[in-house]
Amino acid sequence: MEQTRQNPFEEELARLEETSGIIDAQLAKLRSTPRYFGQDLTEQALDVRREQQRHTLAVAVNEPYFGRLDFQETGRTEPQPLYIGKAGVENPKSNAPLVIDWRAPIASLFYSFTGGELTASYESPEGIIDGLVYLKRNLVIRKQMLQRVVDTYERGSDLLPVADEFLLYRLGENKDNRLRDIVSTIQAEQDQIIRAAKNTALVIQGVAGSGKTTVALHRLAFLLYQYRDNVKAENMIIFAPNSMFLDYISGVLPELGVGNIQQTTFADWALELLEQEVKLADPSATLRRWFAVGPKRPVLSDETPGRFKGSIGYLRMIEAWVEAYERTFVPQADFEPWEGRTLASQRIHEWFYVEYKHYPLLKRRERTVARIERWLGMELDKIGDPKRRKEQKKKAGQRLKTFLKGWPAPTPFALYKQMFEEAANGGASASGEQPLHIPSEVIAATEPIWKKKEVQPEDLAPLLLIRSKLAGVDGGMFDHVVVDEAQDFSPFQIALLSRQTKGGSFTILGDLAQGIHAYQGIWKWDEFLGLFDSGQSGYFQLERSYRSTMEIIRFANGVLSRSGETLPLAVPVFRSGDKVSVASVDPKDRDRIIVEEVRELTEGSASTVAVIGRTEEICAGLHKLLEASGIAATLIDARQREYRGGVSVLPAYLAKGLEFDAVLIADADDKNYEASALDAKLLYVACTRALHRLSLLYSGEPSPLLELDQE
Ligand SMILES: Nc1ncnc2c1ncn2[C@@H]1O[C@H](COP(=O)(O)OP(=O)(O)OP(=O)(O)O)[C@@H](O)[C@H]1O
Repeated sequence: MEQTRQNPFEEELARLEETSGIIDAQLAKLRSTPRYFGQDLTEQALDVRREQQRHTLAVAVNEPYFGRLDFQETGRTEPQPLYIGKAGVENPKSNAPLVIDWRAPIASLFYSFTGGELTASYESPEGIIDGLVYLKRNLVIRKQMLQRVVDTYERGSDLLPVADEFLLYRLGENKDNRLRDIVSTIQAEQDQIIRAAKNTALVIQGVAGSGKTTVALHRLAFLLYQYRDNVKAENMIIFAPNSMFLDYISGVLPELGVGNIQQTTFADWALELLEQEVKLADPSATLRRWFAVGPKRPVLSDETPGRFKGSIGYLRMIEAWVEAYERTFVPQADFEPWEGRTLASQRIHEWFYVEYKHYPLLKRRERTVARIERWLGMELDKIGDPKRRKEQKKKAGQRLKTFLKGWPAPTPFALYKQMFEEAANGGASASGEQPLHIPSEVIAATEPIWKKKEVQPEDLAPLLLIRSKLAGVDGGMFDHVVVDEAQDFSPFQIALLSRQTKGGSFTILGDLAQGIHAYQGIWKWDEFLGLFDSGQSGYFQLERSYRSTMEIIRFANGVLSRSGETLPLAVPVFRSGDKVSVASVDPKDRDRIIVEEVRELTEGSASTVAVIGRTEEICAGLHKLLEASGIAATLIDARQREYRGGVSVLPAYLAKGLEFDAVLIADADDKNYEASALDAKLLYVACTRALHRLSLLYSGEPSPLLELDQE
């Protein structure tokens, strides 16, 4: 157990004892009160409130707070100590706040104040409040035991502020298989994003390890607190790159006391809305194609299928086509239930195009058909002779069936295919007005896959767009949408989501330097920013990297600067560790050395280790090698749904978003990692997964992206 000074520690011990006593007593009382299941509405409301309190106190009981700020508001005579915790707790006797929720306006001072004698201020619902900070203190409490007290600021003290000491202590810890909350050490630049106003589309460029994922999750918790009357957890959604990543981040929101937020991938979400009408083609083929080693790799352009189908141009093309399709959707023929009686097509058109024009296509069709049936019913009623009526009814039923055969209700995939085929066959649209053009590269990559009723990821947003035209938007409107690893999203996807999001409330985060899926993602943030009104969007940059040691960040920046592109480089926090090791190995010793290194790491201090290979095949070989040497390891491929921690073997392109205490990059030679932008980004991703230790091995010539002689 460590402490900076004796007195503060004793002072905090006494305070903790008092607070814990109050929370324990409150919780015991609540737990002994039975749940109410009766019909009385007042009692029901009280029961809900008690449940919420039970939940809040259960979060607070073990670690009631992590920070203290002594603040003297202007006009007051003395500073008030404010204790900041994950959940707000009141003293039931005085109703005074015992612990302040980290999301409360006043708690923002704890994060934004970084020292100095000047006036500090925060924004409260009543306006700006200012005053002086006298003390800022970090506390570590585990299971109601005070473990550490660190003062990062004391007014008038000649001690130098140690603002980063507590952060560095936190960053130096090992990580297990879950991302954790950072409420006690949120940095000022992160806090600004977390607390940004709701109805804004925030686009955040953050370097590797700058806390993007973590910040996004904390922002959701903040929005739920700050806008509790307007937003609901069930109406918030997080899009992440894959199921394994979702598993990895799944602990943070519950740690913050937040539940029920949908966490999904765009593909899973889309396939569900499409009611599994299509299947996704196996992603490994695409990954193998784009991450092939050497000259086999395809050339990237705006006509690359993923880029083309993700563009706003394609979205407009589809919309124009559907509009034209809509104009010819209703049959031109009159409906004649029997000789001598006709329902003019003009009337049918009027119902469809005028009366029901606010409904989506299929709903309009449904209503119009119901209207025809009603008309038919009335016409039949006019026939006095029951026998004749019966005959005419039978005949009319059959004729209606035939009439509707000429008016089919298409599925999203059927309509999408129809559009695509028309465009592929020369560009005439449904109405013949809108010339369409689909590049031959896109046609060649599409047709063989669709034949199997499979689609590529870039077809999902177009399918959803068509579905919304046919059946409307369902699944409700979102209160807020988070898109993580957004550099891999397309403008089409974001535009589609924005139509389903109230107030354009988005948090879009990513890193262009990690844009390894550039065949489907964006190349610059303007591609997204251009989708929103400038007054409704904001752009932030996070430059400091918290994950890795200084040595690792400097090394990774070196790789990136040899990419041939100008990409945002990371600024490390001042956390020093081992030198990055780059070693040449004789091919015949490669396997033995890899096994020895992994063994040394697992027997040492690393809880999580990644062995990163260039391709899935290489990884399969590495995995076999480790298992044969008695080292338990998980081989991660594109289908992996769970992140288990321990030793993982994986290709760099699947490592995105994850982190490991130690990373070993095998085969970092000039064949696997050429002096190209894609290889530089891949290697950068691989290097920046390491928290504490990074080593690279190569045989033959080293990759030209590596710096061999670091000081
Ligand atoms: N303020 C902070 N205090 C403590 N730890 C932090 C802070 N900010 C980030 N971290 C830690 O840094 C690591 C990286 O965070 P996170 O994964 O959210 O970053 P990222 O920007 O999404 O990274 P990447 O783009 O490389 O996947 C995590 O271990 C996180 O807990």
